[in-house]
Amino acid sequence: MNTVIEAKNIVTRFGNRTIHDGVNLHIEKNEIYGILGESGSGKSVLMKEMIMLLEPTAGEITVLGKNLDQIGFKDAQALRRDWGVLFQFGALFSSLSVAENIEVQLKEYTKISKELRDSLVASKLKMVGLDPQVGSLYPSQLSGGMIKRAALARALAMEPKLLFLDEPTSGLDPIGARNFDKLIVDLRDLLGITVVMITHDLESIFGIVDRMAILADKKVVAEGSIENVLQSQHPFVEDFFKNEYTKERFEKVKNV
Ligand SMILES: Nc1ncnc2c1ncn2[C@@H]1O[C@H](COP(=O)(O)OP(=O)(O)OP(=O)(O)O)[C@@H](O)[C@H]1O
Repeated sequence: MNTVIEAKNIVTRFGNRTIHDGVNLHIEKNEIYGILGESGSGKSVLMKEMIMLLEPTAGEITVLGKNLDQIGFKDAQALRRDWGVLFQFGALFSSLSVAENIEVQLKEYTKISKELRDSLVASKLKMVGLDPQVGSLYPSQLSGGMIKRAALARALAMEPKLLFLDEPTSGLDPIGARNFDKLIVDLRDLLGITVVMITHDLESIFGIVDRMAILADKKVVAEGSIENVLQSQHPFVEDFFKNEYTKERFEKVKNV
């Protein structure tokens, strides 16, 4: 076992509202880890805490062996280069071409030549299944699926060890969503990265997620493989996995 992220007793408060009250989870190297929970359960806040965009009120998060609570400036900068993030809706810079979007971090963090940057951009585009010509287009000229892929190429620019995805398949048509799932698995296998993704997509959950955490009641109420999580009698698990649309699938997994 090789833990790459561990959250211990995370408490998050905004004013007098408590979002997390003792969240615990651990994420292993090379797995695709899902964060599930109903709207407002604090999935995005937790992910933002893992990437140092927010600080928990209490508790400890360790990422790649660094305790974020005690991390110094230099280590924090180094760690930021170790992860790529795909925000919901892609969040590309609209005034930059796709190639310029992918280059942003390369320019910020490295001194590599324009020539090498161009070849890195081309290889990232290829990696996510986009033609090289897409590099010269602007985000407004792309379809929803292409925006996700371009944003993924940007997240991969610094060759991260960790990839954070916030609802990667939302807004995609069913075929586009499954193709995107396949891409995530292929990249994980090819690059040996660990993927943390917030998702509501049952196909992704049953199809590509190795382990997951269910956030409810301000805590992780179930963690593990789909088989483990389905053992839980928590109302969220019951509603989410054992409703009329998912029951058949649930029964199949249960009977394996
Ligand atoms: N910076 C902030 N300041 C104050 N409240 C916040 C802040 N960020 C998030 N919240 C609140 O924390 C709660 C959890 O938000 P979060 O975005 O993590 O939910 P979520 O589980 O990701 O939901 P969804 O599935 O709808 O995206 C919400 O009630 C939100 O309003």
